[in-house]
Amino acid sequence: MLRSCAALLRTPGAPRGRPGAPRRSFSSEKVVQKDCALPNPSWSKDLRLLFDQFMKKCEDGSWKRLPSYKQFFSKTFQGFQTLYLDPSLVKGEEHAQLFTRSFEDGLGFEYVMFYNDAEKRVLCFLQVGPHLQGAPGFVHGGAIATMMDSTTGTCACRAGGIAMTANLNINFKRPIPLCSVVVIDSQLDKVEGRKLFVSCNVRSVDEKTLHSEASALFIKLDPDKSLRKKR
Ligand SMILES: CCCCCCCCCC(=O)SCCNC(=O)CCNC(=O)[C@H](O)C(C)(C)COP(=O)(O)OP(=O)(O)OC[C@H]1O[C@@H](n2cnc3c(N)ncnc32)[C@H](O)[C@@H]1OP(=O)(O)O
Repeated sequence: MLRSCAALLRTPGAPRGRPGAPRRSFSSEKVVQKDCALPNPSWSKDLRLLFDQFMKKCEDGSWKRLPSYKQFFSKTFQGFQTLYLDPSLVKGEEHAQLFTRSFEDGLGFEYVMFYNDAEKRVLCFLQVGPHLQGAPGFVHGGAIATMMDSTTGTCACRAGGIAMTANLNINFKRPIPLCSVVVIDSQLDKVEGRKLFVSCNVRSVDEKTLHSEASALFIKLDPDKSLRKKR
């Protein structure tokens, strides 16, 4: 059953931690990883339609749906930790969650990404929830930037390997109405050594409105340099 934006706002949230309340111990809990890039009841008809349309395009192998989890347990992230992070400096890892997946269903970012390897392109279908408000009735610019960074970052990492954002330059052209669905289209434009240049735009589902455009520079990480140590 689909829930409207207003219905989502009426839904009581999960219990929130009080200051001073005992923290949950994660060590004894079995963590069940839910793939967040699959439909849930908060998804609107528009998001479902785009999802179904692209799942069909996955059948011939040209597009691939990218699963997405609150926590990183993938080989990629293990590689990231082993090669680039000084383990003695990592703090709060047991509580860490991917920012874009840290909201209750429907209240924040609901999205699915699809990757086309031949085109070095990632499409993100995004439904922006009511807790992402900036100007009244519209999405916060930081929330838009977050999803442009995530989409271009996914494109860079899929196409070029583990990389981090060095520069993200955004033009906000038209505001995005809260609770709407938009399409973020990103593409690897150029590779120069460790530099990956990726561009993207955010459009309405009917493609009539160009909401934002960005160009991003990602730098492939160098295994000989630790990210956490001063150099
Ligand atoms: C599959 C998983 C998908 C996950 C998607 C999530 C996406 C989210 C991505 C992020 O949000 S990452 C978080 C935000 N980014 C950061 O915190 C990165 C902070 N910056 C750094 O750690 C370092 O600056 C960085 C790793 C990006 C680069 O440091 P390095 O020491 O490896 O590179 P170096 O400084 O040697 O520069 C390499 C080249 O890039 C150039 N460069 C670096 N930063 C630049 C910059 N900002 N603008 C222009 N050029 C830049 C630099 O001039 C040089 O050019 P040349 O080779 O031609 O000399």
